Amino acid sequence: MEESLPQHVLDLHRQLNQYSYEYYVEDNPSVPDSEYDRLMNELIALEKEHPEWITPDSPTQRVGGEPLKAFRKVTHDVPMLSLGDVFSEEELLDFDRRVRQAVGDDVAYVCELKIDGLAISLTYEKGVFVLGATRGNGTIGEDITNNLKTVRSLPLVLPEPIDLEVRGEAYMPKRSFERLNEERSRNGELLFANPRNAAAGSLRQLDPKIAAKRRLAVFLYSSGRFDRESITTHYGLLESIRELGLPVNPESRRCKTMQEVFDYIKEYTEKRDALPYGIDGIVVKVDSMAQQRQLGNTVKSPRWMIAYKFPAEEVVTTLEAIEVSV
Ligand SMILES: CC(C)(C)c1nc(N2CCN(c3ncccn3)CC2)c2cc(C(N)=O)c(N)nc2n1
Repeated sequence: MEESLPQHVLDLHRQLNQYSYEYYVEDNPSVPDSEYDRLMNELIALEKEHPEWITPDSPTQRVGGEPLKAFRKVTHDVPMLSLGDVFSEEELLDFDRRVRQAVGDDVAYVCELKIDGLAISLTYEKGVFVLGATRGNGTIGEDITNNLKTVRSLPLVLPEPIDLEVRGEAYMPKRSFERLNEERSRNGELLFANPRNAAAGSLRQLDPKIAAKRRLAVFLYSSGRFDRESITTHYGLLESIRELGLPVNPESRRCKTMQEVFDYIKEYTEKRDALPYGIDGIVVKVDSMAQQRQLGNTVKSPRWMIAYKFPAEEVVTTLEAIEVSV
């Protein structure tokens, strides 16, 4: 993308991306917002004079777009399935027994944290981010591309010009949630009850400039269309997605036995409150893709995965903010 840009424009890209990383990922900006805005306005002006200098990965392409009137509907060509939930170790052992009856005893699992956010789908064409959509009912979702472009941890351009559709969870880190509610409280607005509602309200914003301020984040955990025959396990898929510079949760772990699964659940039940994002359980997936195919899916969810839900925390029900786009 950068071969034909003047050095000054390249410098602006690098400087803005550096400040953006400090602000959104490290939460520790080295310059005030006014300096960031000054450089951004300089780049916008240069691109206006020289449209041929606008590249898909230019920092100006993140918070583009005027507010939408409504979201376009999107059909998922590979339906986004739902999860079977269980609440006890006994039910997890039943799941393990069913899996072993179907595929035999040589089975390994991958445990993932169950991020408490909203399921989304991302499509890259020739390495360029072209479509971001909500899960919706699994078949029809909403086009929220402009809002997902504001998620700094999502690359606008991949290091390889490949076609790819990946799926994951959009969420609001706890720190962003606290900041947002402090601001809303100062403005006398209704508070969000939890980070999941705040993320849902933010993704539903028709104005990407508002979504950009909400500091949303994403973890990816699966793929729709991703023809890499070299990938034969779920864990290998996660590594391939991570190698493309896409955000994948670092806590996922391959487990050879159910005892290792129980240990993982115990470990993250204890670590849960210290995590910088909300989780509401643990997802257990059969690692081998061949075995996943053997097990197949029921009408609504795969037979090769299960979601263990943590016991519901005692919460005081507060008046929940349901943010609608104006
Ligand atoms: C792609 C598969 C089916 C394997 C899958 N599906 C998931 N979900 C489906 C149902 N979803 C859903 N959402 C709303 C209504 C009904 N189902 C919400 C995501 C997963 C969610 C998480 C997570 N939360 O961290 C995860 N680590 N792995 C997932 N894996």
